[in-house]
Amino acid sequence: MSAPLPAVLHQHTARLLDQLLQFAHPADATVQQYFRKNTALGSRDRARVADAVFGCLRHLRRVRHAAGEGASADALVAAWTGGAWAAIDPATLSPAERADLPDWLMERWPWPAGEVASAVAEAFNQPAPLDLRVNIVKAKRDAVQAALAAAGIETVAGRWAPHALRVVGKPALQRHPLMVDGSIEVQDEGSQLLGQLLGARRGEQIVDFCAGAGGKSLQIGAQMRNTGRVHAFDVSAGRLSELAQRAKRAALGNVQPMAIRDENDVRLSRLAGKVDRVLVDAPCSGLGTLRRNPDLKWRQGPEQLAEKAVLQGAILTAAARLVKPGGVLVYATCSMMAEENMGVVDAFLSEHPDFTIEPALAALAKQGVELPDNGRSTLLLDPFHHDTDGFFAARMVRCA
Ligand SMILES: C[S@@+](CC[C@H](N)C(=O)[O-])C[C@H]1O[C@@H](n2cnc3c(N)ncnc32)[C@H](O)[C@@H]1O
Repeated sequence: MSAPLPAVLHQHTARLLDQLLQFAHPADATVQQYFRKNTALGSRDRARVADAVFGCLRHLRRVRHAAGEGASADALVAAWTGGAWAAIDPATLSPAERADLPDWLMERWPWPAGEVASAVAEAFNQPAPLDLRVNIVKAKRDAVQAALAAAGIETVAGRWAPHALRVVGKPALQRHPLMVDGSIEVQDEGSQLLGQLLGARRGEQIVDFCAGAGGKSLQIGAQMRNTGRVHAFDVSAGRLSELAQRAKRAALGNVQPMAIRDENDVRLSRLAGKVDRVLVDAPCSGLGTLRRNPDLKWRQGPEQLAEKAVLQGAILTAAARLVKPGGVLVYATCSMMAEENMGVVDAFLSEHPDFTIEPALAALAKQGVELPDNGRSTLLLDPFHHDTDGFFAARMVRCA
């Protein structure tokens, strides 16, 4: 929540906010760079400055409204820390202003206008908790929870995902021995559910087509108890660069990273029609991560969603070629926007009659994950209903 800041911290916050409002780079990168240059700020001060700038970004419409048209960064910070933004009479605001969303996003908000839509928006405007995934190859959830508690770190078992722990508060965890030895990984509970939806079994051939840093590849590798193979592909060699090391730490020899030129890389043809399960965790707007990256709603517009949908369709089509008859294809995003989700899946299914949708919640229930019925065949997670980041996933199967 907003709170007054000492004058020096107020100045730092205003200077940093001024840079952030240029939206030239992702906010977390700008914040890190600012702290690297301003070494006099201690860790507590940095936390207070970061909380204040992220608060302003989350609630920018109301903060701007309270500070007045064309207000300086200094005045915006004052409106935030003084709480003027929260005291505005809601009746004087449009629904998008009340929800601190840009108009284009409110118009496309996938929950029908009304109380639920507002509650979901409000939940996306809260800071995110820290979730861990227990690496079941190395440890059991109960034992990890007890070891963390002994070190003064309180956690609660995840609400849905069987290997998830939610950290209470903000303890420093990065150098904890369980993190260093690969027994735990940071992974949002919703993200864990996407990996779970793939349903990988021991000994299978799996492709994680957009593996990034490999968070889901490691989860899948552990789910297969270090058997079979997880081919972890990505166009970014940089993102994949630490995966081999992380897999080693996690005691996984079944995760094989490979940088690809693009989704049609010729080296993929050797796997055509041979893979048991393919996960496409597609590049997307990332709007499902607004709790962590509130700048994303101000840095994008409908044009970006349309551009992303073209790339997503191309990747899904290429990835589908690898699925063997009877195999599973999961298309997922960290976005709740229909254009990037059902829009892409519907277009794909209309051109690929050999694939059909399998109800996602039923597939998860078979693995012991019981989510409330959402009236859809796909998975749509959000921070209000599920207390996770926003995610979408469709599970498809190729006719045998
Ligand atoms: C949502 S991220 C993946 C996150 C990752 N699965 C994880 O769990 O950490 C999407 C990834 O898609 C990759 N990507 C973008 N275009 C691609 C393409 N044409 N083929 C394969 N991967 C691509 C990006 O480099 C990015 O790492």
